[in-house]
Amino acid sequence: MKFTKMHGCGNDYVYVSGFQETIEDYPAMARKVSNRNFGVGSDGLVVILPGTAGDFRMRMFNPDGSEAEMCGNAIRCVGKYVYDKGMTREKVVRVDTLAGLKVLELTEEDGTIAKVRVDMGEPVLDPVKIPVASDAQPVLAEVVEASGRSFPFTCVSMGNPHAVTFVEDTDAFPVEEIGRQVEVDAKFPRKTNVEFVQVLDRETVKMRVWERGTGETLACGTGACATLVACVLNGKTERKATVRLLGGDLFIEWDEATNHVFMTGPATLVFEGELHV
Ligand SMILES: N[C@@H](CCC[C@H](N)C(=O)O)C(=O)O
Repeated sequence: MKFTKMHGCGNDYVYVSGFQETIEDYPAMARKVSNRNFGVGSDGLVVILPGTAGDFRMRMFNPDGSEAEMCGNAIRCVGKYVYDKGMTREKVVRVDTLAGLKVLELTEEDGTIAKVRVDMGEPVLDPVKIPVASDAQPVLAEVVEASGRSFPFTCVSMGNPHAVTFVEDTDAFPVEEIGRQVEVDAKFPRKTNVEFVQVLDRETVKMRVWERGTGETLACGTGACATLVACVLNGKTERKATVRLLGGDLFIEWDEATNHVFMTGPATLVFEGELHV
């Protein structure tokens, strides 16, 4: 099976063209390719397929085999993939996802796509739709207990669920210990991604993420969007801010007029390969 390894801010996936390859069992393939000892090694599997409403369709699977509705870092790489491989000549590309149609604007540098801006759509703040068991709307401080401590979470869906909490120092925070427990807390019926955020100033935050179905990753695009929305809802930043992740920076805007969130960041090719399946 031919594949391409790409990353967005260090959030790395194995990309497979569904135009050329047939995968019979997506969850099993995701578990296989993601394994960093026995597979290619990645934060999951992304399959690029023909679109229905859009030009293309993206399906994304976590290393545990679960399918996510949306992946911000992957969708930027899908834009790079389809343009650099000549599957489109357009610099505006529409991609179907389980979280709806997303529109990508591609920026070329030295003959390849280096940067992508994505219209991520409207954040979902209704607790039933996120989903999270809470009576509040928006959910600004839903308390979850982990390791004997109480953490107030602001909950946002960007198509997939996110729970954001503010901490003093992300570098020192026990992300794995707390994230692992919050991900599977009974308040989150479809589990949740968990973001730990340190506000540096009104236009810059640091964030570390524990991803549903994956563990800690170097970056999460939907998580960066949920973080900015949580920051604005809690009066901590402006509507445009840089989110500093372990693997790089994403620029996020929450447009007041349209209520849409926009994410701008890099898309990077690592290598191409062939996997014996
Ligand atoms: N890293 C991604 C999100 C991937 C899916 C997530 N683990 C989930 O299950 O919702 C991103 O960049 O958005």
